[in-house]
Amino acid sequence: MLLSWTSAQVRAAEAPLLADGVPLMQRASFALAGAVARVLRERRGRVVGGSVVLLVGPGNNGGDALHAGAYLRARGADVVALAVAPRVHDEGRAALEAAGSRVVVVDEDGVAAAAARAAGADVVLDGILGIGARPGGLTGVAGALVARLSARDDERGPVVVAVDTPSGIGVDDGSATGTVLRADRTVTFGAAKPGLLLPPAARLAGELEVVDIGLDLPGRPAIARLEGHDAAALWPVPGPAAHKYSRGVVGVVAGARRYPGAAVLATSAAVLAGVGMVRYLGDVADLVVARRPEVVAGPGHVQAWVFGPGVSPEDAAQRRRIEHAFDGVLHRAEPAVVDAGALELLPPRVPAHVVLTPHAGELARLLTARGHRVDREHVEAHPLRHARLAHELTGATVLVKGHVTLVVGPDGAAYAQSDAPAWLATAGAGDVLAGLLGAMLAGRAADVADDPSLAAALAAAAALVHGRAARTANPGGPVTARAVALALPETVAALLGADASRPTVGWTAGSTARATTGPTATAPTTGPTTRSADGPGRGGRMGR
Ligand SMILES: NC(=O)C1=CN([C@@H]2O[C@H](COP(=O)(O)OP(=O)(O)OC[C@H]3O[C@@H](n4cnc5c(N)ncnc54)[C@H](O)[C@@H]3O)[C@@H](O)[C@H]2O)[C@@H](O)CC1
Ligand SMILES: Nc1ncnc2c1ncn2[C@@H]1O[C@H](COP(=O)(O)OP(=O)(O)O)[C@@H](O)[C@H]1O
Ligand SMILES: [K+]
Repeated sequence: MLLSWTSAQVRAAEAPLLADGVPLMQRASFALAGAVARVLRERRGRVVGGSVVLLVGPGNNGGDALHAGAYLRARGADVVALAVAPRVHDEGRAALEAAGSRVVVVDEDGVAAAAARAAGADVVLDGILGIGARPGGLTGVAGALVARLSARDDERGPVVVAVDTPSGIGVDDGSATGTVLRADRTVTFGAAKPGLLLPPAARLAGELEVVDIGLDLPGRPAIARLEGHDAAALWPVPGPAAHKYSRGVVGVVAGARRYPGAAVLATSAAVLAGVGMVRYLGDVADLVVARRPEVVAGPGHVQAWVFGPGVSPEDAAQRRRIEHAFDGVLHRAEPAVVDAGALELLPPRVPAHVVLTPHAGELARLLTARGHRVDREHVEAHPLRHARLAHELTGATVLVKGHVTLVVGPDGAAYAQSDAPAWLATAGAGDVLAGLLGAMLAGRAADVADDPSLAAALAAAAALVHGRAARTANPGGPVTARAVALALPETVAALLGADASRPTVGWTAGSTARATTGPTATAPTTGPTTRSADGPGRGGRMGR
């Protein structure tokens, strides 16, 4: 699991080490130089002669960039620092100059030339602002320079490596207003920061690399991202004594004569995700059973529900079925997915074993109906804030769909999953997610009844599997919702095969795991201790 901590938590963890004279900046900048050296080797075969432009702001973030520049200069790279503030980190500047490179202060008249210089480099290191940034984007010379650079040619332009965070994002809230330089890669220190995982800023961070600088981060992480082994540990795997009822029965109230496809997709996804039985309630049972003969039409005992795909709240029969089924949800602790048309039928307060699955527009409608007037654009700009508000107002676990899918549960738990290709943004994909999550909740209904906060972890795992299924269905190309559902068995098998033996997870306090060999107080010689966000053990872990 990739965990993130707020800038205040990171600063608090740094403070005692800095007081003891631990050279955190040297650790950070040495690892950063290693990351840039790898980019240079990938791009041009070697570090020697590679051109690196440092964009340097007024604080320690600029200090990191300058020190990294000094290491790179010592390894033969051609390094120049463009200072976008009148003063930069003194020791960093001295280190860079001692290594034989220059710091050029950019003023308003020099912006065009500086941007041209940066655009011609192999690598641009964005060290303008880090965790000290006030949200709202870059202004002044930095803003003007970055605005020009942002028009870069992705194919031939420089690789942009962000130092700790892309400069100017909302480090703690993931906001991305104003001018921000989109990075191809972000090398972040101590732990990931929430803004690197949260939409909309997450898409400006590129590939994420977390560098262990030895911080001990106690307390609750701010935002988590599940990885494959986490989802595998959450998956309801049947034991040898399993039978169809013990594996879970999911009841699906979906579809209408006008929208029959949603019922087919939601039930198909539930069947293909591997639940014990799927019951369908609605007006298009003939079609559902014709497409999925495994589905049982009509009422009966269930462990979990899916309400809403293809349901219009004006449809009196479906409305009655959902209202009736909510009885079991509220009084027998049956978990439920509440999607699409059923969102308007949600009772005033529900327990956290109810998972709402709106997209941004549906979330805006739900909040507006409960007295908080917002529009879709506003929700998209601040999805975490609005997901939290929906959780507070309803009591439900809230999953907000999008490029990054957010899940908010009780006790501040929040997950940000970024597993899906943009090809998944296609009609019916949400119906598949609802059916898939319903199957998972049915398979683990007893555990969810014991600990409703598990619903949030299961919802995040469903988003992960959904995104991976889209990639499995057609790697790198368009997918249909039906193809995503059909790819579920293979996706789950791959997940369990590759990852089932890894440790289990949940939402509790955690601390960063240490790399075994960190850079030392003396000049590091053995290489940086970095962990990629795609590699094992990064960032920290949680126990359940
Ligand atoms: N404390 C330490 O020794 C360590 C710090 N580290 C680095 O230090 C960074 C944090 O350094 P700082 O606390 O100096 O903060 P930053 O370097 O992020 O920036 C702070 C400076 O930028 C100005 N500023 C903030 N928002 C602005 C805006 N929107 N427009 C223009 N100017 C703005 C502030 O007034 C302040 O002068 C981390 O992100 C990390 O890169 C790492 O080297 C690890 C160790
Ligand atoms: N840009 C994107 N990148 C990746 N996934 C996306 C993107 N936009 C939407 N999605 C995913 O596509 C699905 C769309 O669901 P939804 O909007 O409910 O569609 P429908 O109601 O037609 O089924 C969601 O799972 C969402 O997370
Ligand atoms: K930065």
